[in-house]
Amino acid sequence: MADEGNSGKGPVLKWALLIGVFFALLALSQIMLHQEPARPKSYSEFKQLVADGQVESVTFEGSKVSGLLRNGATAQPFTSFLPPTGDPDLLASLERQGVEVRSQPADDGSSWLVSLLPWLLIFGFWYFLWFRMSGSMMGGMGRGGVGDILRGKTEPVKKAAIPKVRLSDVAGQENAKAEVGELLEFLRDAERYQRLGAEVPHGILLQGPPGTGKTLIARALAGEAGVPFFHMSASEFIEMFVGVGASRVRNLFDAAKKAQPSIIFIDELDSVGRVRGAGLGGGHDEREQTLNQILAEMDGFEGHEAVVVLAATNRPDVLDPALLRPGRFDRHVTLELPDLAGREAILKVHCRSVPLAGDVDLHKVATGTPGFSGADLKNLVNEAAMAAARENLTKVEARHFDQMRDRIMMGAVRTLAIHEDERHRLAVHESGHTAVAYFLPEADPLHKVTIIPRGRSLGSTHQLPEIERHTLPESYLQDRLAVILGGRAAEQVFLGSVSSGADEDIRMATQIARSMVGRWGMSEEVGPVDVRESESHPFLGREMAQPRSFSEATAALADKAVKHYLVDAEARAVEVLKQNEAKVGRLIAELEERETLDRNEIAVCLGPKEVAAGAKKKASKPEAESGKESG
Ligand SMILES: Nc1ncnc2c1ncn2[C@@H]1O[C@H](COP(=O)(O)OP(=O)(O)OP(=O)(O)O)[C@@H](O)[C@H]1O
Ligand SMILES: [Zn+2]
Repeated sequence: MADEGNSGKGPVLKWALLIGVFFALLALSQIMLHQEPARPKSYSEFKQLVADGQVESVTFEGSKVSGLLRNGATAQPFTSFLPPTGDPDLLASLERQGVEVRSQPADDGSSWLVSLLPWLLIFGFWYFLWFRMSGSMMGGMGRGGVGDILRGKTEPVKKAAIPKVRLSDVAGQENAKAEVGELLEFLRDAERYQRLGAEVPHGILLQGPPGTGKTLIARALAGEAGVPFFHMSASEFIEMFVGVGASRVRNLFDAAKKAQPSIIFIDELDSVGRVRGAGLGGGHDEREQTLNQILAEMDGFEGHEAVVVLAATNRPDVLDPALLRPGRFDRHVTLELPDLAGREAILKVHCRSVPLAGDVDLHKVATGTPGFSGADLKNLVNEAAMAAARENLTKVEARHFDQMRDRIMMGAVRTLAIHEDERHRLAVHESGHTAVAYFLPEADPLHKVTIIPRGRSLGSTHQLPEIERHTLPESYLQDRLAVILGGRAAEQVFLGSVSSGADEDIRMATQIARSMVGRWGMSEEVGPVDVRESESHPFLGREMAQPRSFSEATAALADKAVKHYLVDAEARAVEVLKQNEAKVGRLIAELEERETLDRNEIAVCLGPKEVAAGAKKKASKPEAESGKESG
């Protein structure tokens, strides 16, 4: 429905409609302009008419008098003006004659606007018409103007150009590249396939977290194959009027079929592709229509069109199953957050045109950016280049990468008035994390420690994992817990009390301990039993509610085991700190004074690493990446 624009009723009807609307507007303006050809009367004439009982009603507006005359059956409008002195007798005589009297505030000039309104309407209409025509002259490909929107024909075709990106610009993501690359031959020489009657998959779903290069890989496929790339973000479909989304989809597919071989890319498929009927309240009609249209278009392929539809989503779990059926988006390609090697490769791609100083080691930058997506890394390179440019340098240096990494990870430096006592506690807390990390053998190496507030945290201790870990041994996790709880432990040892500053530390430590017990079967009490309470979503990191499948007794046992890990870790942290009290005291003083200490400065304060006696625990298991412990 609501889609005359595209149907074949022909231009005659459309023009008739437009001309009709124009005349209606013209007539309206006539009425508004000439509705009251009021005759001005002199004041004495007016008074006479009142005296003769010919006036039916009057309205006073400043010195202006207007009203209606009795004139047989029809009332006739008139206007007049009061004399500058006014007329004290007028009201009395009006009342005598039973004339209806109204009064209004003096004319404020708005009547001038009112009389202009019809002309504005006419002008607006012509403007609208003109825009619409220039839109259609460009074959509906250009920016279409208001008319196109109303007709549901807003340019669907944002970029039908052949992209310049190549698959070699996509770093890492080898699996995805290989899968998508299978279509290259087909797009390059569709006829060969068509001659043999081969049916090539039309729909590929790219799924993965934001910024992992879904759009990039789709563009690169088009660029590599040398075919036009039709890009559309699904969320755009539904922001307009009812029916527009569906017709945009149709136009997009039509244009792509005309230009075949070609690629259609639908970004954010989940915004229209959610399970139908699952919307809350109104407003999902448009979405469903759009979704239905996509399904219809996918079904409409006869198998031989050289059009490949790629869609991207980071919520594959919410998609309507109809979208995933054979013949639609039945091939799924998953893009992951890049690992260490992937990050280094991505950094290299984006540093191709950035002059780097000799001290920049991209491998090291990659090591320090666990969890960064391709988009984050691109952003990092750009920010570092901007920082160097601000300093008027010709090359980007390692410290720029460092600075910007911190900013991206932790947020911008915050100016925050911190009281001296609080600052001291902060230095103690961070020194605690740092010292425990320094002395415990399996903790990740330190990068730096700071008490400069950033983002949400007041201070932070940064560690850089030396290796990319895919499985986490129990002993490593135990050291990690001790490091995380080391801040609180230091407050206890050096200040004799704890504070709310360990809030995030406790949350993080508890989460790790829960996983150790509930997912990885590391505790002896519970054993190799799955007792996780909830499952975190693979992409969203969101906890999904799940029915519990174990007994209260097991739950209690698990709670006890979790607590055991935490208490044990804190005790070890306290022990390490007490053993090295003097050294840690030096670190605290130094940190308080200098605010930020790097790895070497930390080593100077803490002296040689002798393995602490408190570094004893049990033995081993699975996965994650570690970054920093924040204060
Ligand atoms: N593997 C990669 N190699 C090189 N650059 C990458 C890679 N992944 C992401 N990028 C960079 O990040 C930018 C953003 O990525 P892109 O828009 O393709 O991500 P996306 O997965 O589509 O994200 P979203 O889900 O947010 O739409 C790209 O333009 C590219 O410059
Ligand atoms: Zn902390």
